[in-house]
Amino acid sequence: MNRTGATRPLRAAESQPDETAIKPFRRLWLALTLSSLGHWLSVPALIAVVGALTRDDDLPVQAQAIAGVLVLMVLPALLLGPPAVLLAGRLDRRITMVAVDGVRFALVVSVPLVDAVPWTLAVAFLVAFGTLLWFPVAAAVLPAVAGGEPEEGYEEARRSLLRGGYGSAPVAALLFVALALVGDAAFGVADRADLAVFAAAVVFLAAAATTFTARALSTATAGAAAGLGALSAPLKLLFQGQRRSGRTQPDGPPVAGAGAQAGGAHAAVSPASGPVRGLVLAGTVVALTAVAVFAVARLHARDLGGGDAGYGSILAGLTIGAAFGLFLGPRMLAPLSRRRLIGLAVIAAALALVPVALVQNLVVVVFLAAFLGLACGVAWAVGTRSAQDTARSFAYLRALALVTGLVAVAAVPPLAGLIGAHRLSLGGAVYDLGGPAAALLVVAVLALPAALVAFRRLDDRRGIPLLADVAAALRGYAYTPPELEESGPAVVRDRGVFIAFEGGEGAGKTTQARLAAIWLRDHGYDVVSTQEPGATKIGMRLRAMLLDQETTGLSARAETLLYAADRADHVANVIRPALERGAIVVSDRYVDSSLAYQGFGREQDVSSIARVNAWAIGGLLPDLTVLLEVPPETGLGRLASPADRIESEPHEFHERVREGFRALADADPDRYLIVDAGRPQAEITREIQYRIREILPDPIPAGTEDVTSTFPAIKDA
Ligand SMILES: Nc1ncnc2c1ncn2[C@@H]1O[C@H](COP(=O)(O)OP(=O)(O)O)[C@@H](O)[C@H]1O
Ligand SMILES: Cc1cn([C@H]2C[C@H](O)[C@@H](COP(=O)(O)OP(=O)(O)O)O2)c(=O)[nH]c1=O
Repeated sequence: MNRTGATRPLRAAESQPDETAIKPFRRLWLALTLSSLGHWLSVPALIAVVGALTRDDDLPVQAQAIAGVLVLMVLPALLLGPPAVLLAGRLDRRITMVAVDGVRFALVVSVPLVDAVPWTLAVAFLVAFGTLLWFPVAAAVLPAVAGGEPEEGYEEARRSLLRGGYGSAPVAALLFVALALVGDAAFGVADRADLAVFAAAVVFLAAAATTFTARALSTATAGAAAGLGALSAPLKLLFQGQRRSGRTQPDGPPVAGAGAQAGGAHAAVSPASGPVRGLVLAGTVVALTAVAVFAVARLHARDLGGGDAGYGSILAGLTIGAAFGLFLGPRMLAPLSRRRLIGLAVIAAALALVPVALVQNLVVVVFLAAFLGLACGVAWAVGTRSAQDTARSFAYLRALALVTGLVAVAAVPPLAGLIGAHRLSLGGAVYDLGGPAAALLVVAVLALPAALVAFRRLDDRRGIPLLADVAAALRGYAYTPPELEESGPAVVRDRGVFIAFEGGEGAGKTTQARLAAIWLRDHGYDVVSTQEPGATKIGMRLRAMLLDQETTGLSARAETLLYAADRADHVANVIRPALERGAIVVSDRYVDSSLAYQGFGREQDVSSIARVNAWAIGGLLPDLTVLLEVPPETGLGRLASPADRIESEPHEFHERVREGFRALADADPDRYLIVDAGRPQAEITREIQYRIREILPDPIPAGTEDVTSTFPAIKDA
């Protein structure tokens, strides 16, 4: 099939990473991951230190000390982003990285030696400021070590760095638990976090050693004399997640102790429209609930009879849950409206606060914290993606989360101290409500209404019952209310048969559709071979617009409607007339392509796309859809011609498309033939012919044939 837009270099040339660039990148990755691990380990370690130092004080004093550490660790990211970028731009990059981690090693080691609250607070601030310096430097080095242009290789490298940076948070929490248990068992130093503090220091030292021995990081940057220009663009990429296509890729967790840029608050989210306000509220709920638990975890764990290990376990639950949520969110309940999913997730997070506060069993609380983290992760991952639909950037959401996080760390522990412990007697039984638990309940009381309002504002399926919608999504398809199922004129079909070929790029659709058409013609059938997009005159113009690499900034909805317009024209002028005269129509792609690409691929609400298309095609569905299944890398590897606009999408896009096709076929097995298209062509052809035979009419005009013919009758869709 001819393709449009041919000015891009071949994909093969692009995806081959520069061999020499890989090693420095690994070094950078390792150094950043270690450095972040040090940061994330310092958080509970320093909190445990001030906790131990204030052990004999009243709850309010303890709470204030803990709040102090947390505030000082968030503050740099909020206030000092731009100066840090400036400063980092003036220094030699490798030396900066080595120095930052070397100094942090010395600072952290000094904490147990000095053993005083004010010094611990100062170290907390300086450790966080170090992280703030590290990130812009890493961002500046990245283009050189990731092999050049901000294309796919660069993008992958950037995400890999982010994964290392944030992924080390749960690892740090687990390490903290292990060290607390060892400290407790081996040295009887329960409640003295010295071991964790020294471990954090050692990790910083290891990070410094890693960058020190990586000379390539210096040489790699020597040429990047464009200075701040070169420094701030990747910075934006790292922290605002801007992608060259204009659609953004959020990866970061909501509370970026490390370096989210408050300067990003200029972004284009104007909280004017309902859905945007819903998104903003959802972001606030995520930050508020997760950070509240984070902030009172140590005090709460102690109320529940746990020491530092218990504290670390709550943090581990929360961060591991969040990591899963961030990963699973975009894949979760694919047929469900994304906005409904965000709303449900924030409601779940707000509700989860109540048992986290009330249940008096540490193990259960750890699991509840994990659930809360999961809900927050899902809401964040899906929410930041959908911010791309309603706004150009989600940097606003990040800045908002950071500010909310700061308010939460500053307010929730002191609130716990203020309320204090209470003994409630409930009809004979007594219940001890600790200060931290009560503070979490207050947060729940604030968060729950906010979450409900967020759900209402975000809901793009009003009037469609939530339970039915979720139940259908759990079973893998999008719920369509009965009254919407048939849109447009009733299917008028005389005797024709309609067969569609679907699948990802290079699956062999064109090849197999052509072979099937030849085979059918050989057997005397009137066959119309056609394809989407671009089977009609108008369709060809739409195809050019849709596939041309020059087409940039086309919104996902406009793209959906253009494909649907092409399809409406295709049905009206080609498919329906052919079927009415009794022909067999073989189409290379049809409506499932839009559900898979524009729905699953672009992560839009699949049921809305189904509705638009149901109207466009007047309910005309194929009698048989042959789904050619092949991993994206195999299919894309088969293509020789230059990539078009859709083929150039990243690997995950094509993976989602594949999963989407699969879900559609699984939901209606009678109408699909799923073929493993990785096999030799002839084998596939035979399998398809075998299945097509089952739905063929007799080639001799009906009426001259006995009604008891062994050929099955044609079914209406
Ligand atoms: N089963 C197969 N095994 C290996 N290569 C195949 C197979 N089927 C098709 N091809 C080759 O893969 C390339 C893409 O096939 P094509 O039918 O155009 O895929 P699609 O229309 O799905 O993009 C062509 O060069 C074709 O010859
Ligand atoms: C029909 C259809 C195609 N597409 C995309 C998939 C393909 O990348 C492109 C069609 O290009 P085409 O050259 O026909 O690709 P193939 O040979 O793989 O069929 O348009 C959609 O995204 N949505 C749709 O509804």
